Amino acid sequence: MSSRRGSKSKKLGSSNSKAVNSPSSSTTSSSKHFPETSIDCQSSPASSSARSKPQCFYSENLYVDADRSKENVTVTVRFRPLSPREIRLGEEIAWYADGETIVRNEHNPSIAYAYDRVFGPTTTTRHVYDVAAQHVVSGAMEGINGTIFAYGVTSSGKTHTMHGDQRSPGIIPLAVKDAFSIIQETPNREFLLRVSYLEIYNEVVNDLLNPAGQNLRIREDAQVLASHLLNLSLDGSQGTFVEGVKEEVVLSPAHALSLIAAGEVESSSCGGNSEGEAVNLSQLNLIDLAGSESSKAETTGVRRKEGSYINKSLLTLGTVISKLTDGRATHIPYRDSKLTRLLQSSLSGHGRVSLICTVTPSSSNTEETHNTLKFAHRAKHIEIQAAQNKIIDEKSLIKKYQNEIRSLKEELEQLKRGIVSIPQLKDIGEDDIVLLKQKVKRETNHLLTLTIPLFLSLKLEDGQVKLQSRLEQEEEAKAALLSRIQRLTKLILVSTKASQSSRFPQRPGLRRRHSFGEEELAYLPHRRRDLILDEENVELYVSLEENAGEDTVKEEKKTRKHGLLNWLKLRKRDTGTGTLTSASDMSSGIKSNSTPSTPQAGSSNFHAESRLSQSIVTGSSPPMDLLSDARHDREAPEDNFLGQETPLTSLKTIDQIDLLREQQKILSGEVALHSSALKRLSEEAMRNPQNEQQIQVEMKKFSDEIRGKNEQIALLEKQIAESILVSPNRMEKSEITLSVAELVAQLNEKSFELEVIDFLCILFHVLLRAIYVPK
Ligand SMILES: Nc1ncnc2c1ncn2[C@@H]1O[C@H](COP(=O)(O)OP(=O)(O)OP(=O)(O)O)[C@@H](O)[C@H]1O
Repeated sequence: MSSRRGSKSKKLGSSNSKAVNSPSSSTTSSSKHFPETSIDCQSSPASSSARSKPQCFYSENLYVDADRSKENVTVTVRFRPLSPREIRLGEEIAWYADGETIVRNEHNPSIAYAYDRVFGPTTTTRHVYDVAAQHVVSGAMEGINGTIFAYGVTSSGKTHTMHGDQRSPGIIPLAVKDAFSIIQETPNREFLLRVSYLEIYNEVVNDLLNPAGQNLRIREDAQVLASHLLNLSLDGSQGTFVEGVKEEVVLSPAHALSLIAAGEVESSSCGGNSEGEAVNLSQLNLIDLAGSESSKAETTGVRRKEGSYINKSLLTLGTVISKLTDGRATHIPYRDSKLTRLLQSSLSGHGRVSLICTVTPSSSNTEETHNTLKFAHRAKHIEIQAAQNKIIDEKSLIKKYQNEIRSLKEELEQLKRGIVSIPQLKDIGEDDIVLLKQKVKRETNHLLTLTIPLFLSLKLEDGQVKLQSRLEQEEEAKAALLSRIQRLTKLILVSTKASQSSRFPQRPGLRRRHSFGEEELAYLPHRRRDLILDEENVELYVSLEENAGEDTVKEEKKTRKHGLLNWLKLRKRDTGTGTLTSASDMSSGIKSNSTPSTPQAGSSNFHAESRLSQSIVTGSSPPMDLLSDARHDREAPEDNFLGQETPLTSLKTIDQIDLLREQQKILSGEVALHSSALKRLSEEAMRNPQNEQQIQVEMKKFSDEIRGKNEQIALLEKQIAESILVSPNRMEKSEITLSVAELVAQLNEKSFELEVIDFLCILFHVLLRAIYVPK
């Protein structure tokens, strides 16, 4: 936000906060103050210009540009309709939306407040999301912290707004869905989505994804601490964080939703020239606050303590907000509550905030609604400059990898230079050399020059023994790194558009919206899966299948090299040492141009794997035949060119175990989601006994689903146990029969390593985080 605009807002803020800040301000006192602020809104339901750009003029002739205020704090008010019960009880409308920016009191029309936007009782959550949340979510995906929270008294519609239900999804599911859409629509970046889910209960932070994570500490980033001490403003920090909180990597909207999510983005530039560049990191906090009403009715015991803690969080939030509004405040008490401490970096100038205040029009809640409106009105004047967080140290995972990759590249260069002049071939059997040559033929030229010396380096004479052992150690270390990289790359999400761009120019126009369950496959790291689902892409898939080996395939491969792990995995297949079946290459919709070692098996495995993966993403139970297909594939003897197992075989088994575990995690997350829905339904049944029958039907549906998913989990556990039983034997065997096979495996690792280097230069991360304040 520019300073010019900031000062305008500040003036407006001081004028209005005078009206609402009075602790004793009531309907009457506000009414008395109202002429001072003298709102004269240009918008009305009939005003189309106001609809496109809500704006208000005050007596000071200050101009409020609601569009621009989106850069920092957006304050909106959402009315819910009168409930059937309230209508039955004959309650009347006490507050109403007067146009798109004003809330007015029915009994005293001079009492009115202006906001960025006011949503009437018939507004859909989708529309609320578009106006009040979408820009925060898209900001988070670009590296700008975001916080969206619903504030209001009990039964005003916070949960309806944030969580929603199947008919009307709330902000949280819409945000998660949008985050994945943005990934899909951003072909030049890669993302890693992680979710954490916390509750703050009685000022204690608990990890809802990890039962062992109780009473977690909130820690402060060292940089922030230093900046506080030195009274500096610091854009490059993430502020506070919860120590030891569990963060789950998520692969699809369904998966993310099963964990209830929010986000933090780490991103880096695409391409190989990202050395020295900063990495962006941001969080998206999606918060369902406890009811804002006073707990004064609870005067005894645990409830009173609970109420006082809830009040502490909300009161501190109010204080923090009003202090921020008052630009002269020198001390802002973020540390007074866990909630404000956690939100500190978002509130204090590094991010976008959307405060959605939910209110009931009902006359029985006049006073409570008025308090909410005043709270919202104060919040409007926070001046926050949205700024991208630049992480310029080693903290970022991406940065770390970039550095590792750089040093790996250097090492490889050294190896190349040092060993190329001393090849000793005498220890290598002729057969081995023939096989090696066959193998090497399949590699590209630059791989040839690097991999042959490496292979030969293991056969050096005595004089080089020292060097050899050093190289071996390095190889081991690199193999460990590679295995880590392989695991990580399975979790990277990319838009599937990157590799299509050459063939299918991107259509102009608005970003596509996804309905739930639609196209979720495309978001998995099994990134070519869209080729199977999308009609256009089916053509691509078919043509690639049919014209394998043609120039177009080469072109496709060339394109994919820059950023698509799948390409790397395909190259792996090309080597002929057996298929490295990982979560990532399961996705491969494009076959390599080399014939699979057993074409028929290759093809059936491919389809089985795709279906298996699909079942993971959609959350449906993996059909038994697929699991057994995959297992069969695992157990089938590899038809590698040496006719025996290599360490890659073990890797493959490990990857499949990983995949089964991922699947098990997803299902567990869904069980958790359904359980929480069940809990909410039972609470609703208690609140609305008249709807009990209908709610019971829904509850039964959830219970059945939970039972079904638990059965699937048990099945997966069995599969995992079986796979684990298989793997050690294989490892043992492969250890005994290493010799040439090991060398070839190392050759492959080295080729793969080079490819990984290309890939990791364009790594991107996103992390979602949710904070839950219990009712
Ligand atoms: N905008 C709306 N349109 C239709 N119904 C709504 C709307 N907002 C809320 N409701 C309904 O009002 C009731 C109370 O809403 P909700 O449970 O979301 O309130 P809450 O503020 O979360 O309450 P609590 O703090 O007790 O959890 C629910 O039955 C909900 O479906």
